[in-house]
Amino acid sequence: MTTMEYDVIVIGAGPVGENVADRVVRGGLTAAVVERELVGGECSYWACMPTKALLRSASALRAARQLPGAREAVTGNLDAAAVLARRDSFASHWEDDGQVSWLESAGIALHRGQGRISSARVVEVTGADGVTTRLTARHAVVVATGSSALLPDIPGLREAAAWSSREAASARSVPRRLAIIGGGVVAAEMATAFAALGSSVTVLARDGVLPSAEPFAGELVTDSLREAGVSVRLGAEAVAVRRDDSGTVRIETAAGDGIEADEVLVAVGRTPNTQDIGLDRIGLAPGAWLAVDDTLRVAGGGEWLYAAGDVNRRVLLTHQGKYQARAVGDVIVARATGATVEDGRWGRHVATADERAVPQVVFTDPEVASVGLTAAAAEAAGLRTRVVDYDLGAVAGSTLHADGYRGHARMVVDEDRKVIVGLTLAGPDVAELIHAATIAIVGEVPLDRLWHAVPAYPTVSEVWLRLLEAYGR
Ligand SMILES: Cc1cc2nc3c(=O)[nH]c(=O)nc-3n(C[C@H](O)[C@H](O)[C@H](O)COP(=O)(O)OP(=O)(O)OC[C@H]3O[C@@H](n4cnc5c(N)ncnc54)[C@H](O)[C@@H]3O)c2cc1C
Ligand SMILES: NC(=O)c1ccc[n+]([C@@H]2O[C@H](COP(=O)([O-])OP(=O)(O)OC[C@H]3O[C@@H](n4cnc5c(N)ncnc54)[C@H](O)[C@@H]3O)[C@@H](O)[C@H]2O)c1
Repeated sequence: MTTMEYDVIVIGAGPVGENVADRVVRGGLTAAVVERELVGGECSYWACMPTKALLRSASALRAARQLPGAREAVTGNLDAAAVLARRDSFASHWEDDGQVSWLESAGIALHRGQGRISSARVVEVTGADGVTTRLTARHAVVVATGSSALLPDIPGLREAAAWSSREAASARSVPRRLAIIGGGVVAAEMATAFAALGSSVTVLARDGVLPSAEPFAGELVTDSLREAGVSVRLGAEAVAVRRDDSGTVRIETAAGDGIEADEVLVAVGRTPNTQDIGLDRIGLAPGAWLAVDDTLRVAGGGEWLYAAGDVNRRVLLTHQGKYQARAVGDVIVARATGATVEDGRWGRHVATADERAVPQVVFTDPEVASVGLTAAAAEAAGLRTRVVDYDLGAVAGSTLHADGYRGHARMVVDEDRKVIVGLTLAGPDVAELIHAATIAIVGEVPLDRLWHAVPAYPTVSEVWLRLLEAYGR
C-alpha cells in the first residue's frame, strides 16, 4: 500500500473541508483533502447554490409584479426550463473541475475516495478502483464529512423512491404534483420554488412551518404559500407512503387523509456522515455527531482529531462551517508551530459566534432573515428580555420598495445588559439587511450607542430607528 505524509489531512472536501485545508496551507503547513464524490460538497451541487438558483427568478418576477410600471412590462409567466438551465450552471453541471483547479492553485493535494481513520493520525483512502492509499498526518486529522438527508421511519417511504433535498435541488423536470413531508427550512424553500415553477404542492408540516423561527415568520410564509396555491397542512403527519403501478405516490396521514402526488420530498432534518469513517477504530461511535470544544477538537478523540462543519452539529450552515474552518485551520497551525493559542471568548482560535450570533436567511416569500436568539430561546436561556415588534410594511423605505409590502420585525433585548440578543426580519428582500444586526450582536453594541447609528432615508433599514423608538430612550 502506498503511504504519503502531510501535516494535515482533511476528510471531506465540502465548503468546510476546502477552507480548513486552505487555511493550514496559508499558515505554512502541507495539507491533503480526501473526497468521495464532488469537490465542493453538498452546498455547491445539491444544497445552497442550486436551491437559491431555483428560487431567485421567481423572486425577481414577484418583485416586478408588485410595482406599477414594471408590472405592465411583465407579459409572461416564469420560464421553468430557463430556471432549471440557470440552476444547472450554478451547480457547475455537477462537475468539479473548477474546484479541483482551485485546490491545485492553492497547493492542496486531493485524494479521491472514501476516507477512513485506521488509527491515530492515519487515514486510509479507498478509490473507486478499490486501491487503498495510506495517508499519515504529522499534526492533525480534520473530519469535515458533512451530513445527509434523514429518512424517517415511515413505512413505504424508501420503496416509493422519495426525493431527498438532493433530488429536489437537481430535478430535471417539474412534477405536476409534489408532496413535501416536513415544515422546516428545506420544506419551506422547496415549496416556494416548486409552486412558482408550476407544481401543485402539498406540505405536511407536522410541527408547523419554520417552527424554530419567530412564530410570525412561519405565519407569514404559510399565508403566502397558501396564496400561491400551496396546500399547507399544519399538524399533518405522514404515517404510510406507497407508489402504485401508475407511478402515483399515495401518502396516508395520521388523521386518515390520503394525499396523491407524482413525487414526495422528505425534508425532516439531517444525519451525520460518520457511519463509515473508521470512528470505531479510535473508540468513537460510528454514525454519531462529533461533539467538539470551541477550538473544534473532538471530545474523546485525542489531541490530533478535529471536526468542523455540519458533522459537529453546532450549526448546519455553510457560512458558520466556513467560520469554524478558519478557526480550526488557524489553531492547528498555532499548535503545530508553538504559537500562542487564543482560545478565550472571541479569541482568534475559537468558534464562539456559534453560540449566540448565528445569522440565517430563508429564501421563502417573504424572506426570513434572523440572527441570534428568538424571544422564546432567549427566555429559555434564562435571559431577562424585552421584545420589541414593528410592522416592516410601515417603514417609508418599504412602501417605496414595493406596493403592498408586507413584513414584520422583532428585536429581542437583554434587559440586564441593554444589548440586542436577537433580531428577525420577515419581508421581501430583507436578506441583505441582516448583517447590520449580526454586527450589533457580536459587537454587543449598547442600545444607547445604537441611537447614533442613523439609517439612511428612505430605506427599509429605517426599521432600526423605528425599533429603537418603540423601545424608548
Ligand atoms: C437543500 C439545502 C439547502 C441549503 N441551503 C443553505 C443555504 O442557503 N445557506 C447555508 O448557509 N446553508 C445551506 N444549507 C446547509 C449547507 O449545505 C451545509 O451546512 C454545508 O454544505 C455543510 O458543509 P460541510 O463541508 O460541513 O459538509 P458537506 O457540504 O456535506 O461536504 C462534506 C463532503 O465530505 C464528503 N465526504 C463525506 N464522507 C466522506 C468520506 N468518508 N471520505 C471522503 N469524503 C467524504 C462528501 O462527499 C462531501 O463532499 C443547505 C442544506 C440543504 C440540504
Ligand atoms: N437557507 C438556508 O439557510 C437553508 C436552506 C435549507 C437548508 N438549510 C440547512 O439544512 C438543514 C436541514 O434542513 P431541513 O429542513 O431538512 O431540517 P430542519 O431541521 O430545518 O427542519 C426539519 C423539520 O422536520 C420536522 N420533522 C422532523 N421529523 C419529522 C417527521 N418524522 N415527520 C414530519 N416532520 C418532521 C421538524 O419538526 C422540523 O421542523 C437545516 O438545519 C438548515 O440549517 C439551510
